[in-house]
Amino acid sequence: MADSKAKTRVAVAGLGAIGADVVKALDRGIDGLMLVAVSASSPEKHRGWLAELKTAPEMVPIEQLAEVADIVVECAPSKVVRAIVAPVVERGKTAVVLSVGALLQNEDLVDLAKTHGGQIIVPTGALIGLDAVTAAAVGTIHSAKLVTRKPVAGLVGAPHLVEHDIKIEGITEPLRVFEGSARDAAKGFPANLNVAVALSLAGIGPDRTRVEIWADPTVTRNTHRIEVDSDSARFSMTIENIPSENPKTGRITALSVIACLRKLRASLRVGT
Ligand SMILES: NC(=O)C1=CN([C@@H]2O[C@H](COP(=O)(O)OP(=O)(O)OC[C@H]3O[C@@H](n4cnc5c(N)ncnc54)[C@H](O)[C@@H]3O)[C@@H](O)[C@H]2O)C=CC1
Ligand SMILES: O=C([O-])CC(=O)C(=O)O
Repeated sequence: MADSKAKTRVAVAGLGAIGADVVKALDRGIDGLMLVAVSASSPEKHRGWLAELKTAPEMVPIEQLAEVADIVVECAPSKVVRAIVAPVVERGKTAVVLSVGALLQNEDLVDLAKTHGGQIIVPTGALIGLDAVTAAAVGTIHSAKLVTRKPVAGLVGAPHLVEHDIKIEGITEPLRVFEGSARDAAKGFPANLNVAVALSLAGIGPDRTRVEIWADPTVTRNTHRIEVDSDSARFSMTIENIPSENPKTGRITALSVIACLRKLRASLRVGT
């Protein structure tokens, strides 16, 4: 009992590809943390597997997560980010945000966190190299670019494609479907380009960070390449993500969140 009192209480909002894996990892055990609550849009769908956990978390609506937890991990669609994060940071607590693109439409959440002593954490997620980008940003970054290639299934239905009547079903060669700023990429591809916004927030912002998106029938993995030039280093890195059960989301994303949670109370932290 004394031990559980010392633990930081964690809640998870959204039990899809990322949230379910994070819940299971928390239940297996992460030093210093305990899972206390979850939110789902269809709670009845999840009752079976939640009941099999070592300690079944409470099921509460998203607005109430901040009341019962110290850290809330958002793994939900971008449209509900504000409803999840605002009550958390208003209480001076910590929100881990996966739907990073939504932070651009809700920039005041960061001010809210500042005013109330809360914190918003953006894990590296499906991307690579944000440690190097944040370090380079302490100096001067001259340019930052992301080139994303996804299998067709990972892009179909994106608002930019619908709006511009860009057909990608049945293509046989790679097709560049977008070139522009990270801000516009996030608007046009809200479920695909969180990584572009994460890169921009780590580096030179959503208007100066350039993005290319390719629908590529020759790849089976969600592939992100970053290219950064700065006054301390020039680097480029590529990550090839195996899609999870959600073809838009790479498997490594949930693992990145779990690694991020492990670091919160770890005796040894490696990486920026
Ligand atoms: N930062 C990053 O690197 C990445 C971010 N993402 C983003 O993370 C978020 C989650 O991704 P996935 O787990 O793949 O999505 P998903 O679609 O598999 O899961 C989202 C879950 O949220 C639930 N949900 C919807 N409304 C809700 C509500 N009001 N209350 C509680 N639950 C609700 C849905 O029923 C669903 O189970 C998405 O916004 C996605 O774009 C995805 C991949 C990488
Ligand atoms: O590659 C992935 O796994 C998902 C992705 O691009 C994103 O959400 O930004």
